[in-house]
Amino acid sequence: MGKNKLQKFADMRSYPHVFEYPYSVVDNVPFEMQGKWGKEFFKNDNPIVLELGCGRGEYTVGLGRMFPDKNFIGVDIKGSRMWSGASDSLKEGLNNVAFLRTNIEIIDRFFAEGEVSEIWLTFSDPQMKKATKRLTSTYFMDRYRKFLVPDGIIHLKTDSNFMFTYTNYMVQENKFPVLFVTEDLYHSGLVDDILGIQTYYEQQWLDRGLNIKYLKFTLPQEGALKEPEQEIELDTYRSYNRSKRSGKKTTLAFEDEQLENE
Ligand SMILES: C[S@@+](CC[C@H](N)C(=O)[O-])C[C@H]1O[C@@H](n2cnc3c(N)ncnc32)[C@H](O)[C@@H]1O
Repeated sequence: MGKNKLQKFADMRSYPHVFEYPYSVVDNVPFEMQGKWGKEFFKNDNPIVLELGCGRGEYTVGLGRMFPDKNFIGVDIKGSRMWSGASDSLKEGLNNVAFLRTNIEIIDRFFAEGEVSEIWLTFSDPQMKKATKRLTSTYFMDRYRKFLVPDGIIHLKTDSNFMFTYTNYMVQENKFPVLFVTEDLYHSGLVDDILGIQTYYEQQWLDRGLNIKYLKFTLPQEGALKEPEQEIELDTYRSYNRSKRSGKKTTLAFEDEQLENE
C-alpha cells in the first residue's frame, strides 16, 4: 500500500536533501545556504539548475541522472508531490539532486546573485486571471534576475496555449533572445533525451490529445521589464470559465481540477 500524506511528510523531514521553508516559517527560521549551495551542500562548483513548480520532480530527477556534472533543485510548495522525486533520488544515490519546499514568490531569498544557471518551468499553472501569479510574468522575471547568471536560460514546457502565447508575447515585448521554440514538440521530430522526460501532468495532457509546446529563451540582466498587453484566448478546457452558479463543468475542466487536487 502507498504511503499517506503524514508518512510522506515525516519522510520529507528526515531526508538530508530536502529543505522546507514555506512562506509561513521563512521569517522565523534563518536560511543560511543562500550563495552556498555549491560549497556547503553539493560540495562542488557545478552549475545549478532549478525546476520551479516541480510537482513530483520528474525533470529534477531525470536531468540529475543525465547530467552528473550539474546540480538540480526541484521547488514546489506541495510536499506530498515532491516526496516522489525526493524518495527516488535518495534511493538512487543522486547526490546532485535536492528539493526546496517553498513558495516561488520568495524564491530570490534562497539563492544569491549569479548562483543559478537555468530554470525549468514544467506545466506551470497558466494563471489566466492574474499575470503576477504567472511564473513567466515580468513580476517573476524580476525575481529570477536576482539570482540567474547573466543571460541565464529559461525553459517553458506546457500544454497550455494561453501560457505559451503569453510567454511568447512577454519574450517579444522585452526582446529576450529565443533559443528554441515549437508549438508541437512530439510531432515535430525534435524530441531529444532532455525534452523526452515526461512529467505527471504532461502524461495526462498527452493522453487527452493536447500538443506539448516548448520555448527556450535567455533572460538578460539589463533593462526595465514590460508586461505584454495583447488579449489572449483562454484555454477552454480549464476551470477558468466554469460558472460557479450552474456548477457546469466540461469533462476536461473537471479532470483538470482533479489533477490539481492530486
Ligand atoms: C500543474 S502542476 C505541474 C507539476 C509538474 N511540474 C508536472 O508537470 O507534473 C503545478 C505545480 O506548481 C506548484 N506551484 C504553483 N504555483 C506555485 C507557487 N507559487 N509556489 C510553489 N509551488 C507552486 C503546484 O504546487 C504544482 O505542484
